[in-house]
Amino acid sequence: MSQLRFTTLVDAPLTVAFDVARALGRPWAHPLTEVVSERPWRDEYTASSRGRRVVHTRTFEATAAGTLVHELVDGVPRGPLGRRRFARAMAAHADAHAAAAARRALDVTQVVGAALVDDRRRVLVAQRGTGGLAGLWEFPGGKVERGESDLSALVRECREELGVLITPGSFLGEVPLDGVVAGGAPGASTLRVWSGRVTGGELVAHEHSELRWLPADELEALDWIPADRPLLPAVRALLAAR
Ligand SMILES: Nc1nc2c([nH]c(=O)n2[C@H]2C[C@H](O)[C@@H](COP(=O)(O)OP(=O)(O)OP(=O)(O)O)O2)c(=O)[nH]1
Repeated sequence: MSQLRFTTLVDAPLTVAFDVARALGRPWAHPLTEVVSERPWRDEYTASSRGRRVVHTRTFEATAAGTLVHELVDGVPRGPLGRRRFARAMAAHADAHAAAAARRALDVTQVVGAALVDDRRRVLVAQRGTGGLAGLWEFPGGKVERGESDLSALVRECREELGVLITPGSFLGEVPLDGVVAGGAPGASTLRVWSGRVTGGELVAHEHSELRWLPADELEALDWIPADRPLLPAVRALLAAR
């Protein structure tokens, strides 16, 4: 028996890529047994057929360009015929998944955030002034409008909220948001965060009650919107690397 590996880029947020993949099932006709499901990061199934056991593992990785789906199929029959049959089934399945996920992604409320850093290894954090999350801290940003790219939205939101021009940098990560943003189940909205630098203008809190530049060791103690906490290790690593 041998292994097959595939990686597909899906133009959809992490949770959408995961949910659609699970709704589509697997490219095998045999009954499946779930071994692991960690939404939206990873799942693993096994299938048995004629005494052969196939293990299919998928991991989902958020990137700036969309979600990378890494698939490993263990237990593929040796020999060109068996491998070719499995590879064809996998490729057709991956295409169907990418198309369905991209369609579903159109319904997602995408929020983008900027971890703006300065030359003193500090990041800008902002306190929400109104609404149900008032008093909690977040990354400046907001909702992506229809037809707008994530990065255009990031630049626009920073101009509107902070009065500054920013240059986006590296992609830091993505987290599913719960129903507070757009209603619906977790995954109906997601938050994607980039690093960035202020390259023009004067910082003014147009919409937040307070702005602060904080070093890495003061981030943990802040009263964050809970959804943002999983992003803090990436922000700390960013500050440490500067
Ligand atoms: N900007 C931002 N929003 C976040 C973060 N974490 C998080 O859960 N959210 C949620 C809070 C809000 O429900 C939603 C963003 O909505 P928003 O009100 O800031 O968006 P917006 O500026 O486009 O506002 P609006 O035009 O819809 O009123 O995302 C974060 O770090 N930054």
